Amino acid sequence: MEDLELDQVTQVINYHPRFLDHFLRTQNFIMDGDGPLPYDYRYYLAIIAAARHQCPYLVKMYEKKFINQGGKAEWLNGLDYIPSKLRAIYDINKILAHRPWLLRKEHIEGLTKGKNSWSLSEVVHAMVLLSHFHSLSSFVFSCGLTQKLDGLSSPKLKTAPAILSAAQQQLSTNQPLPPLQQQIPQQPKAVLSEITINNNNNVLDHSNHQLYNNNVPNISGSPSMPTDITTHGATSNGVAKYTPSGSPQPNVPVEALVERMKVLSQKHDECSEAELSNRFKSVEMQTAELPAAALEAAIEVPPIISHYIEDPTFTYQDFARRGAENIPSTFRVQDYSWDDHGYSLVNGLYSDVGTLLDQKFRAAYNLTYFTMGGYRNVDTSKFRRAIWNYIQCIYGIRHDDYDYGEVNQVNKCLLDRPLKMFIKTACCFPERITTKDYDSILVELQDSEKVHVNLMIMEARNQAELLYALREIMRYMT
Ligand SMILES: CC(C)C[C@H](N)C(=O)O
Repeated sequence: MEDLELDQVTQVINYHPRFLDHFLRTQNFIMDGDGPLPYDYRYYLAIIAAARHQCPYLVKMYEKKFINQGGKAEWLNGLDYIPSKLRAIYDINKILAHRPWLLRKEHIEGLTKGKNSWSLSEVVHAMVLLSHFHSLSSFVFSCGLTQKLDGLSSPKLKTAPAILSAAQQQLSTNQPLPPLQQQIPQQPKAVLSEITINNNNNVLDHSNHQLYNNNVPNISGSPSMPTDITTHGATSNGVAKYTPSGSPQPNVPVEALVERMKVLSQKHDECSEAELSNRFKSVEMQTAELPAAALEAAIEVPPIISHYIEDPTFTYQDFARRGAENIPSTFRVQDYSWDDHGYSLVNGLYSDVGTLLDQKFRAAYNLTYFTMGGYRNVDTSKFRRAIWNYIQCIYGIRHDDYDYGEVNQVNKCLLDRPLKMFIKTACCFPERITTKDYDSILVELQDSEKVHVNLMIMEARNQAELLYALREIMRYMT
């Protein structure tokens, strides 16, 4: 059963088999391969990481795995029932998930000193796991994947999200399976019928809603996620408490995007270092104003995972507020980058993982089919780079050689507002993603292309967290 559930995520990622290969290699290694942490710790870290983002889908999946590999059932009663050593890393889980810029070398020092202390290799293993599952929670929500859980979803919602059924169809028909994929068991239809659209902990009556076109794979490019439910934002009395997609915003047509990418790759805007820095700041500032952040309505934590969460009100904070608290807000990649620093530090402390992560990040960053909606032979690198850098900008990370004008400037920008809102919500408040949000972005693109965007969100976010984590480890070591 558990493997089949994992398969739901796997099958959606399998829209992009080249990436899936790297994803599974990494995930299998950090969960089951050689490494400093004991297995029960690894699985428990997956649970508390997913719980930080209120992702019952992953929490339940990893509870089962935790038990299957011999974990003590008592730990599943919550944070008060785990060994003090494991408990001691909770603060790092919380900070990494929501405000990684607050991490200090003192946090690491605190863990590695005294009774029940952690070795540095164990800390690195834990950080790799935590960031993996924070990011995977973003992916699960952004693709609308979840499972039917008692008290969490309407029993009437019993069909698979269209992107999953489309992915399945692709798997079972024309898609030649890569070697790794052949090892994955096919999922019986009965299990698929258990999957529901994620709808947080609100039970709504959807009987009047046409939810989604379950059996037809979407290959025409029209959006196929449910269009007329607002489950995430609605309370049980139907009052919306969170509507990130509030006023309708125009999408930039793909035709215009393709044209903009062409123009951008032909001419280079010569501009000063100060101007580049200003452009970064203005993207950050504008991001802070997007509604995903403005609403800090108390989100009710689903009771079935609340025992894994401490301090639920600690959430993402925008650049504007970070500035007010006098926190040095920009992380400059020229000072600490994955390629030059992070990669070798991880490899040194937890062998082989740096290489696996590196290949996974590259696979996500470079993945392309040279298509965009109905267009073929398009160089999409400008668009993909804009997405990647925008995600990291949300976490205050600046790529010094990048012109953030490509993200923001009027009539030139590659990311329109609905897409920026979606990205920000998926990264920072994934549990609030609505199907409306999914539908409002990139309406001319195929589902596989939207999943591609979601993969980039997952990986760019994963890397952002690791950059902060590893920089502090480096500071602690020197
Ligand atoms: C995210 C997508 C627009 C990516 C595009 N389909 C490509 O092949 O590069």
